[in-house]
Amino acid sequence: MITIRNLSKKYGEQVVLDEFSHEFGSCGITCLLGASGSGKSTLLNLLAGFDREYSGDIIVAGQKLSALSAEALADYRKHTIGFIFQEYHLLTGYTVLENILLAADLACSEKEKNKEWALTLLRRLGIEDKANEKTENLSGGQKQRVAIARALVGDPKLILADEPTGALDRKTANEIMLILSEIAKERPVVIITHDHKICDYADEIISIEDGKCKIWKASENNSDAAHIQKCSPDNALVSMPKRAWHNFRVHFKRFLGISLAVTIAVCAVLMSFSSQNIIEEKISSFEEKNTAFAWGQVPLEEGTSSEDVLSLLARSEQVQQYYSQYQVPECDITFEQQTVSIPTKQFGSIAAESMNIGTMPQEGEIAITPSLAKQFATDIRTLIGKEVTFICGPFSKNLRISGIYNGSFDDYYLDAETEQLLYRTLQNEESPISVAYQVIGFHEVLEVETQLKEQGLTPVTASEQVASLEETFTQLQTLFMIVSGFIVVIALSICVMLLLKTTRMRAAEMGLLMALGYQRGQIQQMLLCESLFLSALSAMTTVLVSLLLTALSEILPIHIAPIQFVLSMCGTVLLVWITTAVSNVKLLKTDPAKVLRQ
Ligand SMILES: Nc1ncnc2c1ncn2[C@@H]1O[C@H](COP(=O)(O)OP(=O)(O)OP(=O)(O)O)[C@@H](O)[C@H]1O
Repeated sequence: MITIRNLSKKYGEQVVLDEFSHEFGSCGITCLLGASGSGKSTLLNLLAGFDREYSGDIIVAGQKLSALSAEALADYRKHTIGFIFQEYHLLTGYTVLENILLAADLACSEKEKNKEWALTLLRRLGIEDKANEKTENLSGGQKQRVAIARALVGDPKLILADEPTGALDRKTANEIMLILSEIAKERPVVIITHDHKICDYADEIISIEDGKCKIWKASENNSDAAHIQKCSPDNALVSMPKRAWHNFRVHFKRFLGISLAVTIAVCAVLMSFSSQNIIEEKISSFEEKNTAFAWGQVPLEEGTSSEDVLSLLARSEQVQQYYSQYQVPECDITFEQQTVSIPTKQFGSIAAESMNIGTMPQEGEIAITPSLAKQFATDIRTLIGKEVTFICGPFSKNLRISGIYNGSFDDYYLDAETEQLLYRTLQNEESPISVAYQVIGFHEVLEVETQLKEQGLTPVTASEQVASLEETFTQLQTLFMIVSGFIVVIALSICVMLLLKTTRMRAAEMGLLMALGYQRGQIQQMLLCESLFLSALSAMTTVLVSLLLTALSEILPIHIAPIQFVLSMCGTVLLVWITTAVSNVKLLKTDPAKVLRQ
């Protein structure tokens, strides 16, 4: 059944097994004894085909292990070997029957027959009533019985058991050994143990010391016992997507936790973009309402010609309009039946004025001072939007009151177009007294002011207010970015922690699947399907949270553009794929021998 010829195994310079040769019987219990670190697990791993770096030959059931490909080795574990571990390695969240069928369905495609056979084994092991119980609810002895049933269900030719009674009390250990003795009547059972009492059940004992193996009890039972084939092995197609779906349901809480963490991270980025949107919207609405901030005025002092200033402004790309300003003769403003005369005046810089109510005048509008407004109405607020008639010599126009600005005497401001039309109508022959200009956006005010100052001019602008406003906006944006970044870091850390924990927890599960004979390709397919389900769940949670945020946009400073919505979905899926890919690659590299010993 098992032939070992001149087997030597080294780790670096350390010789763990030295020229070991032995012929195992076709049935009976073989105990591997030896001090800790003597090489018992190494020998078991070599028999299981986990470790292929050795010299010599291992031939099990006619198969030379060193000649088998990775796929053939998985098949070898599936059909030839049954594993029993000290720590049972049952999947939590799964029932007893599901744990057993995990191995059975891989070996044989007849589902009903597999179930019947699993129940027969459970009956034989005295725990049939626990078939639908979750494994975490079982006692140690019951768990080990389930592990034995799982090892037997594929009807393996050889059972390898790593300290199967190590975690059990004496009475339960004896019960398990009686079961293993029963099993050993049909096939060889190789058991690692530290417990000499267990050796009472052994047909032979191999003790390992300093790399040398000694046989203490020769196997007397080498005859081929009747080998009952419970299930005809075939290349059963286990549905890995189905298994992934099952796993997904079992680990749903953990997956949901990861999804929520990813969603929070993505939504934090979304909120940061959205806050950027809001701030930009606020800035442009501020610009729309406070058009005066985009204006400047250059008083023409002696020696400064308006042509020079105009040509200077014409060369600046930041300036969108400019014109010369002249003295304005006395004019009349009429509201309903009330007319007020305003003496000769010259327009100052509109940027230097501050609004009391409403806004500075846009096309076809006029802004007036409170003292002028009070002559038209007791409640000056009611005047906003009302029409007045403005008459100045031959110039006459109906204008809407856009706002009331803070001025101490009767005065007014016209919009730039009306003001220029007034100068053209009056056909002023005097020289201009100032030049007014408007920059494209109020951020440009400072730059144009600097350009003019460099030419020795003294423009009047609202540059100080603009600078302090810009600083406030920048600080607000930075604050939003920092808070969002902070949330992203925390959410991503939670996500990575959960994934690392899941990866660590699932390493034993992957090792078990490999030990049961699942191919790496099958496990990879299962993990990919799980990532797919996790992505779908994360995308769903992101949609839900985004919709919730949109619904809360009335009370929260959030405005999510459709493109940002789509990007957040894609971001979620991408993030899940990246993180799970890292975790999956790690899981696929699992060394079954190592994790199952932990
Ligand atoms: N992957 C490895 N790399 C290097 N050395 C290893 C490796 N695995 C095992 N060893 C070494 O080989 C020797 C035998 O280890 P093995 O695990 O087979 O001992 P053991 O008899 O099963 O011990 P225990 O009863 O404590 O489990 C030990 O000295 C161990 O440190």
